[in-house]
Amino acid sequence: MTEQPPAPGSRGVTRRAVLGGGLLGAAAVGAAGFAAGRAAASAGEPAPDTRAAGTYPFTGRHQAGIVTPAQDRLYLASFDVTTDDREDLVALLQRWTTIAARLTQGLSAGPYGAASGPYDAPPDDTGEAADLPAAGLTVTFGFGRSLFVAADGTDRFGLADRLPDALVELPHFPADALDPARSDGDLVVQACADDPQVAVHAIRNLSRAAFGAATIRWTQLGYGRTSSTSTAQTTPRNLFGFKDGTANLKAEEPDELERHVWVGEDAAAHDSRDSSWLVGGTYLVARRIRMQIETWDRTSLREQEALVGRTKGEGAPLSGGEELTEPDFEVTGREGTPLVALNSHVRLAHPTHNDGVRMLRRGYNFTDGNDSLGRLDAGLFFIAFVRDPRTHYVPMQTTLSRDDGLMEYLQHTGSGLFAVPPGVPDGSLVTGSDGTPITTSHSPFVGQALFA
Ligand SMILES: C=CC1=C(C)c2cc3[nH]c(cc4nc(cc5[nH]c(cc1n2)c(C)c5CCC(=O)O)C(CCC(=O)O)=C4C)c(C)c3C=C
Ligand SMILES: [Fe+2]
Repeated sequence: MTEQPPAPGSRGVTRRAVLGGGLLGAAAVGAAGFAAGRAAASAGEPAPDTRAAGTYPFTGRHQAGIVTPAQDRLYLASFDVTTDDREDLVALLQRWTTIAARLTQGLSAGPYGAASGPYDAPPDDTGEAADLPAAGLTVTFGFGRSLFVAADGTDRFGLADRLPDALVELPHFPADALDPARSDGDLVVQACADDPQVAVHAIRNLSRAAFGAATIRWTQLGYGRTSSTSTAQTTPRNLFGFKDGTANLKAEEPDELERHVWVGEDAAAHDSRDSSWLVGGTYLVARRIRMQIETWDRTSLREQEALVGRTKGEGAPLSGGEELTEPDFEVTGREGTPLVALNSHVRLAHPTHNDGVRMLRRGYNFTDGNDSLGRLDAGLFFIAFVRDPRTHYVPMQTTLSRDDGLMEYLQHTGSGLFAVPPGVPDGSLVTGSDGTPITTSHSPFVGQALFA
């Protein structure tokens, strides 16, 4: 399906003013200098905290929302593709790409906006973000294994010979209690913003644009980031009350990102099928981890710190020093036992105990009501971006699930693994008469190389 751009002279009113015929609109939120500078940059580049500025570029070598400084809010949706027509799938990705490009720049989902289109048609934007700034919105797309091959082996869209080796079915880890209704999916859309209404508006409008082609399988709302992805950010806290994200990979470490996050030519060259379409992309691992916070809250401070391996106040390793001091796993206490305990989370997750592996964590706290015993259904929606889940996630999760003392308080209730294609190239978006992105039959889209 192809949307028509508004006719010349029609009321192409957008969520906010369109400036200079480009992909802007950011200046309208009151940070013109910063936004103008950022507009020339690409998605996926290190950037200062967005809070004041409002927009991140949508296009670039990598998709935004990965090394972008983690915003405060998340709304993530997994979709099942309902069409079996490859052209419908491509058209969906074209619509999604255009809408994401628009929304991330503070524009309405469609060229008319919520209140200015033809009176006898539904508005092309749902309207609840009409007066809100872009709030640092990023939209990141990924493809699940089931998009390539169905459970019965069917090649659904002629993509089976493009399935990357690393897009595996994750194994069952000890103590997994996964709910199929909160797991997997053909497509994933991660919307992050500093305003929850902006993130929800993005998913709602993308879901609306998927009508007839894909339906939502599960979603997760997250508040309160549990990681820093830039050295410019302070370290936040998770629902156990501990600083989380201290030793995370950061945007300011480009060499480490190449080593641990971005899929390189070398990976594609060694694959058994043609996965060159994923070069410059990554993998998104999602785990919904429920935390038994009522039990945790009755646990002594000594025990809490021992299980994490860091102090609760400053987040310093128990071997000594300050938050950013590297843990020393050899130091022992009076009884001759290591100060950073053998079953502590930090020891078991540290690169020295995982073949040097690091990951870019980008998780969020969640609270989804309560169970029948009055306990909060709360926890950490773990998201990590890695270059190969077989080396960078599965071994670490296997160790943690088996040996991590924290596991006594954790239950994994949802799971997903998605291949995240590279970004849409700068300057490739098709724009209408008002200079804003529109969908045509030749619009570029996220993951286009997969269908080439
Ligand atoms: C498989 C990977 C990981 C899962 C799942 C995971 C869950 C999880 N983590 C915390 C709390 C903390 N994690 C911390 C560090 C840390 N965690 C992982 C990996 C997983 N965590 C890594 C790779 C690291 C860094 C290790 C290092 O290099 O030192 C910390 C310490 C502070 C920090 O560095 O971020 C905390 C605290 C919870 C509560 C949780 C599940 C709910
Ligand atoms: Fe952790």
